[in-house]
Amino acid sequence: MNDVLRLEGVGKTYGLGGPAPVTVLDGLDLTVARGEVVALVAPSGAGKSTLLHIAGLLDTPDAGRVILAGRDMTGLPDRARTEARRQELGFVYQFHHLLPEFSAAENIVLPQLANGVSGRDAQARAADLLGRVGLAHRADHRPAQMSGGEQQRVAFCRALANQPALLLADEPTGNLDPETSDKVFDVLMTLVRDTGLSALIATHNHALADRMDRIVRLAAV
Ligand SMILES: Nc1ncnc2c1ncn2[C@@H]1O[C@H](COP(=O)(O)OP(=O)(O)OP(=O)(O)O)[C@@H](O)[C@H]1O
Repeated sequence: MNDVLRLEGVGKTYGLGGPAPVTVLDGLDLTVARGEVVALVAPSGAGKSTLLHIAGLLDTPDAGRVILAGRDMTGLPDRARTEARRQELGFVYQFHHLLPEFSAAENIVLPQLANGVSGRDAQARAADLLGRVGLAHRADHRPAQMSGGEQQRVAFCRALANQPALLLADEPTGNLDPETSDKVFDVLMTLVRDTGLSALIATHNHALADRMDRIVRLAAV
C-alpha cells in the first residue's frame, strides 16, 4: 500500500434525521501517496474543514472509509482513533495555537513527551527541526516574543515533532501578509520535502496550490 491516506466514498451529512439535513460530502474519493503533497482547493462552504476533520480522525463520516497508513479507521473506538491521530498525523492551522507560557523548543518537546519519547531525544529533535526552519536562535523564546511568521514556523516543527506519516494543514500561511506567506510557505515545503513527509494542504491561494504535486478541487455538493 503506497497511499498514506485513502478516502473511499466518503459522505457526510449534518443534522441527519432532523428537519434540515445538510449534505456536505457525497461519495468523495481522495488519496495522498507516500511523499506526495496535495493541495486542497475549495470554495467557502464546500466542506474543506469537514474533509480535514474526517481525514484527521476528529470526525467520522456517515458513509465510506478512511484508510490511514494502510489501516482502516472505520468503526474504531475513540481511543484507537486518538492513538492513530497522535502517531500518524501532524496538524497545522491558520493560527499557530502554540502554548504561550512555553518556549519554542518546549512547544516542540511536549508532544513528543506525551508520545513516550525521552526528554533528551525530544530536545534533540526540537533543536534539529528549529534549525531546519532557521529558528535555532529562537529556541528559548516564547511565542509572544516572535513574529507571526516565526510562530508559524515553530508550529510546523511541532506538527512534525512525532514524525507523522501525514501532515494536514488548513491555510497554514493564511494569517500572514502575502510576502511573509510566500517565504513561510517555502520553509514549509522545504521541511516537507527534506523529511519525505506526505501532506494535504488546504489553501485558497492558487499560486501556492500550483507549487504542490497535485491539486484536488472540492466542489459544493
Ligand atoms: N455542525 C453542523 N451542522 C450543520 N451544518 C454544518 C455543520 N458544520 C458545517 N456545516 C455546514 O456544512 C458546510 C461545509 O462546512 P465546512 O466548515 O466544512 O466548510 P468549509 O469549506 O471549510 O468553509 P470555509 O472555507 O468557509 O471555512 C457549510 O455549509 C456549513 O454551514
